[in-house]
Amino acid sequence: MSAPQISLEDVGLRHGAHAVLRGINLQIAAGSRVGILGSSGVGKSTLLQIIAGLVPPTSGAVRIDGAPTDGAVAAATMMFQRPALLPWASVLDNVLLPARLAGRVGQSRGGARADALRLLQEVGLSERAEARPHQLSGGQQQRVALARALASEPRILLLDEPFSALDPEMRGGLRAEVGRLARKRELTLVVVTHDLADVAALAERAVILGGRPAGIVEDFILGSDAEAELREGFGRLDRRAA
Ligand SMILES: Nc1ncnc2c1ncn2[C@@H]1O[C@H](COP(=O)(O)OP(=O)(O)OP(=O)(O)O)[C@@H](O)[C@H]1O
Repeated sequence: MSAPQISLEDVGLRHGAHAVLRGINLQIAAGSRVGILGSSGVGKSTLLQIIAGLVPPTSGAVRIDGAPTDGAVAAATMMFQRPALLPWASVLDNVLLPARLAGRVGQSRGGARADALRLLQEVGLSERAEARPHQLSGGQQQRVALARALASEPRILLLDEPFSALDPEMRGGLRAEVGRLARKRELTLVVVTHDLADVAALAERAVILGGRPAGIVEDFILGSDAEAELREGFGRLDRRAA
């Protein structure tokens, strides 16, 4: 097997006296898709932020492509529950934001603009390029956030409850879209969620966090009936705890 793209070795995290995570060993191969599950407050978002390089662990090591992380991981981008779009900027300018921050948008905006329009087309919003975010539905706003996330050309897409603010219909549509675009680009995908259907649709491997401080209590490959396998995984935990 090739070296993992994301590697956490004996990672722990404390907030003062509060130990949140302990002994996390997690290896994720390039192009694979992992769902991270666990009860509320167990430390799922914290783990994702550690992978993104946004929160340094208090112990252990995090490596991306074999190199220790030092600040935000350039190869990774994150999508959150809320799209966090700039309200005064058009949809197109929101998607252009990563290029602008990277200094890739010149006076003409030519190449970056064409790329951003192509991304909007991919998420089905090319006709809304000049709209402001408040003129779009919640699902459409998340599609803009997805296009913006992809605009930075990440190799790793980190999703933190990206669909939980959406109604069930939009949720299903956006979930399918994220899966399609991630597979097309062969992105490594790590999704933190409460929803087993998110993991079943997007991931091929499930990691469940549990305990206080939390560690990995289940880590398994999903088969053809992923939702049932996930329920079984939680059932094993409940039986162990009883
Ligand atoms: N900046 C912080 N300072 C102190 N404690 C924090 C901080 N951030 C998170 N925590 C604590 O760390 C623990 C894990 O939080 P985290 O948000 O990672 O959990 P989670 O599993 O993602 O929860 P949820 O599913 O409810 O979003 C919680 O007990 C939380 O209160």
